[in-house]
Amino acid sequence: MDQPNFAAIHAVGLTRYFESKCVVNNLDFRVPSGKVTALLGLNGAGKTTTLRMMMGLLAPTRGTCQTLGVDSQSMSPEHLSRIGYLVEGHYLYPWMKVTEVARFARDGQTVFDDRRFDEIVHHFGIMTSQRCGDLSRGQRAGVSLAATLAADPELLVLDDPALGLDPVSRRSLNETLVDFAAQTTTDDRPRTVLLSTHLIDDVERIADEIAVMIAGRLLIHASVAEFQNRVTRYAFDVPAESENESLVSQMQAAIDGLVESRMVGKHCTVCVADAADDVAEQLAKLSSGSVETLAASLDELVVAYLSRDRAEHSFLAKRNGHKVEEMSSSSVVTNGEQAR
Ligand SMILES: Nc1ncnc2c1ncn2[C@@H]1O[C@H](COP(=O)(O)OP(=O)(O)OP(=O)(O)O)[C@@H](O)[C@H]1O
Repeated sequence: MDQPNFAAIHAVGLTRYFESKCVVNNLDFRVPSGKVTALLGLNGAGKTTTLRMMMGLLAPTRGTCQTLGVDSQSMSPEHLSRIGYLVEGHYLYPWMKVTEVARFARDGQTVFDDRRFDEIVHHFGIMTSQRCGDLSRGQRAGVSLAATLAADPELLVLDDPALGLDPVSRRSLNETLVDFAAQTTTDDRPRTVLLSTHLIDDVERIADEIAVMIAGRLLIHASVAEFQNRVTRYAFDVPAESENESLVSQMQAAIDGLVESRMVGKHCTVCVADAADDVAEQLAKLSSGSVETLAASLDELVVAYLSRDRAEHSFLAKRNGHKVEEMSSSSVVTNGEQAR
């Protein structure tokens, strides 16, 4: 049995260049066993490249990654059979019937649960007699997911699985993932899910933890609840006579942990991480008015980070009392996990 704090994936200094461009930059990342972790980031942030290195499909330029305790670059077929990896796009042979997909997927797997395959396929409203070429994008996602989950993976890695799916297919996908992650494997190991996505609303429903990549670096890794608890939004009206730009500069100088400030006309909202007790007071002084503390959704908070105007602020590094010169994941992912 695994230790409770085992990291299902443990990347250390993972770095990848394409020619002279650094796409993944010195990533330290522990994906905790038994949890659902969502990897977020704008287009081109380096999520797919990271996942491909974790799956042993791409060699890192520097750094290492242990995937289920083995170097990702030297995983045996037996080890790989403990891992399910679903790539973007859900490619299936159009001429295959859904039953043939199951037969094809079963080949070479030590375990293949036909009942699970059928249940998931039905959950997506698909008949097994249908040809893949006749399926919608959401249904193709369902078949791909069914074939992957039927092999009973201990670690499931999904690259943007909800890309282009309608709300009903997305709900089926989310329900299937939550249900799958809640069960242990047939040999009683906890299941781990790592998925990259742009759909932050879904993340709130299915993920225990979020990790945010910006320009190849890991900026945040925290539980969803902790992230929400530690970032606060404030709103206030700016006096007509004050200059927006000068107010923003003053806030940047005065407010420690400022993630983002947005002015729409004379209305300002700001996001602050690990806000000091007197932030509302400071903002009130700067704006010479009253300041409201807002309840913010995960979506609003993550988007604030993704579009933030102070790139040097790193979320959890501050908690540990470190002065952060540039974003670094090394002090971010703690949570007490130990690599096996
Ligand atoms: N094989 C490659 N050769 C050259 N550049 C590449 C290659 N693969 C990816 N890149 C570049 O690396 C950067 C990161 O790409 P990646 O696909 O990892 O980002 P992503 O975060 O998954 O993006 P998205 O959310 O759009 O899927 C992009 O600028 C991309 O063009």
